[in-house]
Amino acid sequence: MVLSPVLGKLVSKRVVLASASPRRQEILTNVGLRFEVVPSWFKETLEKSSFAAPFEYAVETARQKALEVANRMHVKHMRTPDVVIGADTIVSVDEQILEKPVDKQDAYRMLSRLNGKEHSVFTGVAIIHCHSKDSKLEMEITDFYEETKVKFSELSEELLWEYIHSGEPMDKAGGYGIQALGGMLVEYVHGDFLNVVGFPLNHFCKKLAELYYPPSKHNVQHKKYDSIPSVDTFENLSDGESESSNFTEHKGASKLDSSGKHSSGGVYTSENSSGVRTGFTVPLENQNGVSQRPPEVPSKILELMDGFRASKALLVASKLKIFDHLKHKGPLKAVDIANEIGTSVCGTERLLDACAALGLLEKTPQGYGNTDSVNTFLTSDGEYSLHGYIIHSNDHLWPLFTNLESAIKEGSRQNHRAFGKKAEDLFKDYYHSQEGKQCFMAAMHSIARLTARDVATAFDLSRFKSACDLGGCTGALARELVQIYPNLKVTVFDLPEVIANISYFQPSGQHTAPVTFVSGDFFKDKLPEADLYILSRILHDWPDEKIHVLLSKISALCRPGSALLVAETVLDEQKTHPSRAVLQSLSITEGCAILLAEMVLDDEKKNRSTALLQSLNMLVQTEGKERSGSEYQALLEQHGFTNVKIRITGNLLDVILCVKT
Ligand SMILES: O=c1[nH]cc([C@@H]2O[C@H](COP(=O)(O)OP(=O)(O)OP(=O)(O)O)[C@@H](O)[C@H]2O)c(=O)[nH]1
Repeated sequence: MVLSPVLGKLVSKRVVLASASPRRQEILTNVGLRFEVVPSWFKETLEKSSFAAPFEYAVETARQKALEVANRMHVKHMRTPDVVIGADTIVSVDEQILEKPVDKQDAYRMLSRLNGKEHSVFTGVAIIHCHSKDSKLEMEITDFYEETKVKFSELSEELLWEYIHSGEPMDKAGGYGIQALGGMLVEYVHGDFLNVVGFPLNHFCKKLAELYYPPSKHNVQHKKYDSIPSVDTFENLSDGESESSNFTEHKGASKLDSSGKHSSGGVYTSENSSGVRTGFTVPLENQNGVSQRPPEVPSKILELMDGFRASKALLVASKLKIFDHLKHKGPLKAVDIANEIGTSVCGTERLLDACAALGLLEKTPQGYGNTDSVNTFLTSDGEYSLHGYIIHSNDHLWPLFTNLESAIKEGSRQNHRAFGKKAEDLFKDYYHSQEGKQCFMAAMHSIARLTARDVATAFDLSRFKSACDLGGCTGALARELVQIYPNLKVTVFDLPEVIANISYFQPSGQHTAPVTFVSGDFFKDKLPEADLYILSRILHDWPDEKIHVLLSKISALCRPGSALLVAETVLDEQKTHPSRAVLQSLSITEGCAILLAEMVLDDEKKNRSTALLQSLNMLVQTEGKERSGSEYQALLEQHGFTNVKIRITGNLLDVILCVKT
């Protein structure tokens, strides 16, 4: 293939497309380029009036998009890419720059401006070559732009509004997509069509050719500043040109440090579509000679700032059962999914693209498909599906968390604000409707399925003959216990409204040793007798006063040698993270035998924030909280439980075993 030597230069490189635009991804995928997509977080807010020409704005925005990604990947992931590609498409008409419309009125304003006239579409592109030297990021940046002229026919108001209502204009520069319905608005196109769609592929390939095969002196036939080889030059390229086949610094590339500053100062050049260099100055210093470049925002902060968007995208995609549809029918195009689930095409496409950018979906020319972990954890029928918990998060926790500020100010749960009703107790709230009950049970079931094995095996429980799982809900932990300890008889004790609904969660087909279900309220009713009591994710729901009621009831039933197993997320003493040192000193001073799972630092940090965010979660919805090892120990010892052992599992739940003496 004529172009393959050029793109072939990128084969062995880690190429990153710093763009969320599905069109750019498709254009580059279609020519066989392999790349990762890391959408840029750069906000397109450069002051337009500070640029002498529209293309300068597009080029600078493309540069900033690519620089942001290169820096973020280097700093955050220590995964320095080899090449980062950024692009920005704008429409220019009557000396105005049009970007993507913010709403339908804005789309109308844009399309009315374009109506019956010729306008220019500019796409600025930045190609950054990155190198990590002594863990510092060094970059060489090449940029260019392409201009295409497009003329719209005279269009009626009715047609414009019909087009706007199709939803197509919303994520497109100038408010139209020439590749789809918008093509019907267009009378002519002069120049590169793909440039209008979002990526000037032809100019990009020429630029790569120039970078990887710089013309030797004897075959330069172009005018002084035009170093772009003509297309037929590609045909003469071969990988045999080893001397010049790697990227070499050339006059079109400027060296940058990791902040994106040019080592040569603030002047850089850019090439227009005919290869003529134009220069302009980026003001780098204010009058006092102090750098005006703002400090770089750490990527962690940006990630947290926008984290709720990613969560909500995941929750909504699950709620709409997008992952289920893709599991059974994928890969599917956005329009097919939208038809299946009855949503807008434009909104669905954006959600799917966001999910692809978040690594949840794979996007190929055939459409969108689930990744393996989505099939395992996010589809509703998977054995270890988190779907139940995700729906609970979307329908209950999200509205509660939006009232976090009030919860912090008032120190109490926010059901009344989130759902407009007086807070009763936690479970009465969840169980007031059949739907609420099933949703909450599904949520608890999904967490129990994922943690049951680690909870059941944290300690050797084979000496016990009977166990009672108080608040054991669907029996997921109970079933794991009877499988691991065949001599153990397990009773699940839970509210009558829970027990009435367990059949939906019983495994079908496979034979498991029986689990007994008994209904009752563990605060009020008589508890079944057992030599091992289990409280999994129960104590964190309640304040100390209520815990004392429950523990004294259990304690009164226990004979010497009976035991209590508690499964919770255990915080360290400073409530920062499960720390080895703290837990080990506890083991000496308090007689706890503590065995710690080996956790890599990253996991430890993740567990730490998960546990502490879970504590906030308890604040917004319950009267309870997450507690530290010594807090649990103190509660348990007050009721005659001793020999408190804590196991940090590395899973969502840690396990505490204590014995009644
Ligand atoms: O005819 C068409 N014209 C333009 C487009 C699409 O419009 C957008 C332009 O927006 P931008 O360059 O800012 O890119 P984004 O989509 O926001 O992605 P980034 O992450 O790169 O900022 C672009 O998607 C074009 O493809 C079109 O589809 N048809």
